[in-house]
Amino acid sequence: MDKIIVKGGQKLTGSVTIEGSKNAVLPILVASLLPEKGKSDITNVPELSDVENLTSLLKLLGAEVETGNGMVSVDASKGLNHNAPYDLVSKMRASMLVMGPLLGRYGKCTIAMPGGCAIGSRPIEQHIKGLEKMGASFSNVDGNIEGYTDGRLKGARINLDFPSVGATQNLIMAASLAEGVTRLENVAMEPEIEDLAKYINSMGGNVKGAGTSHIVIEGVEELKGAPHEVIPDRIEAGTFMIAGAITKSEITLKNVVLDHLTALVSKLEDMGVKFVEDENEVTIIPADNMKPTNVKTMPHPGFPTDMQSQMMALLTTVKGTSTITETIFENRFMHVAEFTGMNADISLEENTALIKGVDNLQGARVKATDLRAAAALILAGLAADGYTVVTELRHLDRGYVDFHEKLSRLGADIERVSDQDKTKAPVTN
Ligand SMILES: CC(=O)N[C@H]1[C@@H](OP(=O)(O)OP(=O)(O)OC[C@H]2O[C@@H](n3ccc(=O)[nH]c3=O)[C@H](O)[C@@H]2O)O[C@H](CO)[C@@H](O)[C@@H]1O
Ligand SMILES: C=C(OP(=O)(O)O)C(=O)O
Repeated sequence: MDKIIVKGGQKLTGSVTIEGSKNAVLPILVASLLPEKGKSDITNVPELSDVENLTSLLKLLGAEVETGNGMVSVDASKGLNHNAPYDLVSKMRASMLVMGPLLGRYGKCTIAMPGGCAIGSRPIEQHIKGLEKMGASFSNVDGNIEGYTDGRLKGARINLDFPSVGATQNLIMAASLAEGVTRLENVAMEPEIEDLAKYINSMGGNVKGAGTSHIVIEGVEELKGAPHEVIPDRIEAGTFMIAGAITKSEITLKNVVLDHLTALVSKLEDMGVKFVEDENEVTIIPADNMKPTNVKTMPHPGFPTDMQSQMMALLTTVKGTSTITETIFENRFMHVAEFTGMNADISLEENTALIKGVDNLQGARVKATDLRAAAALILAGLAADGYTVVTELRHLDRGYVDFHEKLSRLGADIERVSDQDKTKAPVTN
């Protein structure tokens, strides 16, 4: 098992290039199953374990997939089977999104139940209810969800109970091949939804309003594969913004869309951090005495839950009392116990964390409890006294490309070692 060892206290300097977005590329790769003709060359694809797992699923479903140099080419024109098995679905929730394309194209799908994930129970009733409105029926057979529709799905008017990102994506994909017009209300407005709609439209689809709470999709009979460049990863960018702020270092991020990060940027500005924007680059100018703040996670354009743990890492070092309220996932505070082990002062009251900034975090052995917590603990390690050892890196690898190498190139004292590597001396604080 690998671990990352960080020695805190180094200043960072220089620039880092942000990868293509994990949360945009996963639904886009799933949507590449929609066209009956042509292939899609998807570029700016990050090399992540989630992408590898998803391409394995696409291949298993019968698509021809080639990968290399930041590009994934998918050709689903030779036909697909419609069975997504447990071993792949259980690794990644985004596999649930194949329901929409398979039902849209073939009128049937069999998908293993995804199972609960550590950050919350993550049900999918919004996906199912929406697809039912479009004419699909579902049954649960031996732990699999089987979906079926007689003929094409039919356009429908659907109002989500909550602006679920995954449900919005699933329904857009299904509606793209449905008969007639689908009107989706109270949908997610994340930039990743806009990117999906842009790709579907470039394949000949007709999706209007993505990025707002009301999306109208006019179904077409057929889509044709098309090239698409994935948007930059706003969560990776946000994570490096916090790396600059927590180490009080000026660093530049390249390949960033600042408009996708307004909630985080404005919170950091309130705290005293400054940003200098230049085309698709941004330089973070840290503040010596940051102010505490209050954060509440919300659907986009609110503060992203995927930045909650990284923000918590920063707030543990900011003098005064801050709060973070998590409203999206009911169990996304598992990292609190790990931060506490690093001398952070955090108390929990229901879904709110009360954080009192300490003078010094202490390096400790900690374990990544989910993807963003992995990054957040490494960020805390950059600011802590002594060594921090972070384990359970399979979470980190789902969403960050070469995270320790990028930090190391910025000047952090950080390395990734395998337990098997006996040449490395044990770490003592
Ligand atoms: C691959 C991907 O893009 N993942 C992102 C996506 O996940 P994902 O698409 O799973 O997130 P959703 O927006 O669907 O879920 C948000 C909340 O709604 C609940 N819910 C969702 C669907 C449903 O049918 N019923 C229901 O109750 C979930 O349990 C959760 O509490 O959006 C989340 C919220 O911004 C991000 O944290 C994830 O990084
Ligand atoms: C929660 C996340 O992803 P997923 O929905 O793939 O688990 C995330 O990217 O932080």
